[in-house]
Amino acid sequence: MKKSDARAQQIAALKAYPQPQRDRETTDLVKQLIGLEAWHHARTIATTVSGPFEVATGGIIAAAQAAGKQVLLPKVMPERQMAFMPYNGMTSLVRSNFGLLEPAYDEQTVNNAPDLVIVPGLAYAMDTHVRLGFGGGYYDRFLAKFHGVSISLALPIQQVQTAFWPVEGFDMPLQQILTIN
Ligand SMILES: Nc1nc2c(c(=O)[nH]1)N(C=O)[C@@H](CNc1ccc(C(=O)N[C@@H](CCC(=O)O)C(=O)O)cc1)CN2
Ligand SMILES: Nc1ncnc2c1ncn2[C@@H]1O[C@H](COP(=O)(O)OP(=O)(O)OP(=O)(O)O)[C@@H](O)[C@H]1O
Repeated sequence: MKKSDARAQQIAALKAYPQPQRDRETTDLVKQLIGLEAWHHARTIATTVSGPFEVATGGIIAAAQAAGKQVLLPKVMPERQMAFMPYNGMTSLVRSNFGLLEPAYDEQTVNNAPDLVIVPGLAYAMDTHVRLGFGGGYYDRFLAKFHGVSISLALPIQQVQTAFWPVEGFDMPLQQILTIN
């Protein structure tokens, strides 16, 4: 299956996923995340502001803040780069052309070296740890130069044994994928 078709299929499945089940599973995944050594050791955590059908990141942001960790969020930059900016509350976020909420860019506070990055995605292959994203290649570019810990949270419909989309040389495997037991 073409990558674009795989994306469309996953987006449709995520949109159709029942909300109560999604909420329960998201809570479970966040609980797993905050039990990890990597979470405890991380002082700075990069995540995203989730869109309507993505795994909700609100619980991650709240847990990080409650634990005194700095939350970093991506701002999309030219040439498919991301700048990770400290999160200062929902009111400081701006909607991008793509429809995602983003922090404003400030060169004084960019931090592209978080201790832990929570990587968003549409599907994850359990055998090779590759992911299917939205197609911008933002995280592949970022992870190619990243030295910290990378983790994704996968709902059951995002979890596949083997990639059913073409995997390419630039696709960066994740260190860890959390799933519902
Ligand atoms: N919540 C959330 N934030 C995120 C991501 C994500 O997956 N989820 N990203 C994960 O990467 C980055 C943003 N990803 C993006 C991916 C595609 C396009 C985009 O403009 N797509 C165009 C066409 C692309 C093209 O022409 O090649 C479009 O679909 O209209 C924008 C942002 C950073 N923030
Ligand atoms: N390290 C890289 N250097 C240059 N180009 C890259 C790199 N990684 C990915 N790309 C380019 O980005 C494009 C999109 O990649 P891909 O389809 O894997 O995105 P994705 O992982 O689904 O998206 P995202 O990471 O934004 O969620 C590809 O066409 C590829 O050419």
